[in-house]
Order: sequence, then structure tokens, then C-alpha cells
Amino acid sequence: MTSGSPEQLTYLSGPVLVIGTGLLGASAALGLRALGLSVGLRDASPTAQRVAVDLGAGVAVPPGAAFAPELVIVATPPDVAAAVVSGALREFPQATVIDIASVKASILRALLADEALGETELSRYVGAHPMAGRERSGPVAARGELFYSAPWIVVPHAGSSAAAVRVAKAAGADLGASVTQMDAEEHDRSVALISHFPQVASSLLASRLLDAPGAALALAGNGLRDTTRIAASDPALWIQILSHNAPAIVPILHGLREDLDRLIGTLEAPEAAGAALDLAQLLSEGNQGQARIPGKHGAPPQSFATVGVIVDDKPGQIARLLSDIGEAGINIEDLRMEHSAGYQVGLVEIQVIPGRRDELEGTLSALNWKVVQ
Ligand SMILES: NC(=O)c1ccc[n+]([C@@H]2O[C@H](COP(=O)([O-])OP(=O)(O)OC[C@H]3O[C@@H](n4cnc5c(N)ncnc54)[C@H](O)[C@@H]3O)[C@@H](O)[C@H]2O)c1
Ligand SMILES: O=C(O)C(=O)C[C@]1(C(=O)O)C=C[C@@H](O)C=C1
Repeated sequence: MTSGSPEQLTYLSGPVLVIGTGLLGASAALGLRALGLSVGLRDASPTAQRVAVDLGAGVAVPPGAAFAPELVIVATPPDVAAAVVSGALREFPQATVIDIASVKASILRALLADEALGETELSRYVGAHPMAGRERSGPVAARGELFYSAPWIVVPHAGSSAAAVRVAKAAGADLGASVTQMDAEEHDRSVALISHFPQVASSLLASRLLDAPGAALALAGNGLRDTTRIAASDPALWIQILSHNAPAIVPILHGLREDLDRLIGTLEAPEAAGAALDLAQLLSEGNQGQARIPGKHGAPPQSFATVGVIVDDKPGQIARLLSDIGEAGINIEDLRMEHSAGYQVGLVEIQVIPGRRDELEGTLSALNWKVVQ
């Protein structure tokens, strides 16, 4: 639960039916199976469904099969989510039905306008959105641990029953997520800024590379990789997300355009009086914005110290390094590895709390690791 909330979460007892067994659906199914819950799977694509079954995410449940879920998780693309939720509310009269699409207000509007649904059915619907994903699609990319420690936003509507909200929260808690709650409008405004706008910015940035000479791209380091990872996301899904949430995204893009115009003006005359100050302001505003992003488990942002270690690109090296750090009793907060094209070594960057950096450097140097200052 969001920090500070005294609410005690209940847990699911199952069975759970997952409709849409792509990246998100198969990940949820795998996570719930790992807890021993009975999970049914259904997908419009027979292949996606078969792969999810083969992965051990659950058993196929075709329409009309005898299956009485406690919870139905709709993990289809946003365009069809409302229709699939509507069908599930009618097919499973005892179940809570949640959808985990990345937009919430448009789906809720479609359900409220659905003449096939009465108040009783709608009381069993609750929106949800796990803030966890990948730039890949399909069940092959699924991971049962995907939701661990990520926000799981529960989005009830005015008519959602307390029991359905409890089940929607329990699903997040069971998957190891950090459960929080907001209404659909606030949800859509929030994710426009922290998820949808970053996707657009990353795609726009990467699209500048289309005509880049191969020799320039060969020089790419982590700056470019970090800022373009999500540009590899599935266009078919993101067309839907961006169109559904356009009203919340457009004002942010207007703000970006103002900043870009100001930056272009400044860089067109970089020696002009005030230009350096203007750049300093822009970059320091970026520093301040970045520093506001919370750290692990929603904790306040924390700066870790980085220790770089050069390792030979041979089997067992990383395992030996991690075991040496473990034996020194030092907790690794984060870790990343960089390979240099053409070299048989890699650089492992280990993040630790700043107070332990000197100790870690000393320990690793004494054990003959090549520590980079
Ligand atoms: N990818 C992410 O990072 C991410 C993160 C959080 C939430 N989401 C949301 O989760 C949902 C699924 O995204 P994904 O990345 O898993 O996509 P995906 O393409 O990997 O999976 C979607 C699955 O839904 C199936 N499907 C489509 N129409 C269907 C229908 N009418 N009935 C049954 N199955 C149907 C597809 O065949 C596919 O297997 C989307 O609504 C997305 O907005 C995605
Ligand atoms: O990490 C990623 O690859 C994601 O794009 C995940 C991400 C995000 O954090 O913006 C993307 C869309 C979803 O609705 C939720 C999560």
C-alpha cells in the first residue's frame, strides 16, 4: 500500500482468469501461478495463448468452459479493453473484473455508456494500471517478477463495490507491487507526464538517428542507449495509448515546444549576453526534475556511489566479483555492465551507499580486482 496507509490488504484465493496473454497478461499469470493460484488463460491469438500455456502461466479457458474466477484480469490493448471487460462482467457474474491498460478514463467512459451493463455488473469493475513493463511485447518476453516493487494503481469508479476494490488491490499486493489508488482523470494526467510523454520524447529522439552515418552511430554510448530504450516499444500499442490520452499529453508537448524554442534561440547566439545563464538555468532545471524521481520502492531519491571494476569477458567472473562483494558484507544497490566493442573486457559499475564506497574499493583492490577510480 502507499506509504503511510494503515490499510491491511487481503490476498487472492483464485481462480484467476487472464484475458490477453501478451507481455503483461502472461507476466501477471506467471506471478500468480508462482504463488500456487489456479490461473486460466484466454487470448484472441491462439499462438499467444499456446505460448503462455507452454510457459506454465496457466491452462487455456475457452469461452463457455466451466471456470468460475474470483478475478478476471483483462490485459488486452486499450482499444478493445472496454469490450472485453464488458463481456467478462456478463460471462462471470461472480467475478471482479479489472483491466490493466495504460489509460483509464476512455475505458471507463465506454463501460459507463455500455447499455449491456447495469449497475450491479459495473460495481464489479475496477480499473488498474501496473507501472511496470518492457519495450517488448508478447508472452515470450513475460516475467513473473515484472511487477515486483512497481506501483500498481487501482482506479475505482463511483460505482465500484468495496469488495471489488479489495480484490483489485489484492492482485497488486500478491504480485509484489506497491498498491496505490486514484481516480481515472488524475491517473491519466499523471501518466501523461511520467510515461506517455517520455515515450514520445524517446521516439522523437531516436527518429533523429534515421539518417545518421553508421560511423557516428558506432560511437554511441550509454547516453543514447539510456534515452532511447523505450523507442523500441510496439507502435501498435502506443498509437492506442497516445490517442486515448491525447488531451492530457498535448499541454505537455506545448510546454516542450516553448522550451525548445527558447533553447534554439539561445544556441543560435551562444555568445550573446545572458546565453550562458539561460543554458545553466535550463540544465539545472533538468537536474532538479531528475532529482525528484523517487528511488527504489518509492523511497525518496538517493544518490549512490559508483565503483567501477574492469572484468575479463570470461565465464564466472561476474559471479566471483559478486561473491567477493557479498563476503565483504556490502549491499549492492544497483549494478550495470558495459561492454566495449572489440575488447575482451567489460566494465561493471556497482552502486553502493556512499558511506561504503571507500571500503568496497579497498576490499576489491586487495583481492586484485581492477578498480577504476
Ligand atoms: N507493455 C507495457 O510496458 C505495459 C505496461 C503496463 C500496462 N500495459 C497495458 O497492458 C495491456 C497489454 O499490453 P502488452 O504489452 O501485454 O501487449 P501485448 O501485445 O504483449 O499483449 C496483448 C495481448 O492481447 C491479445 N488480444 C488482443 N485483442 C484481444 C481480444 N479482443 N481478446 C483477447 N485477447 C486479445 C493479443 O493477441 C495479445 O496477445 C495494454 O492495454 C497496455 O496498455 C502495457
Ligand atoms: O519500462 C518500460 O519499458 C515501460 O515502458 C513501462 C511503462 C512506463 O514506465 O512508462 C510503459 C507503459 C505502461 O503503461 C507502464 C509502464
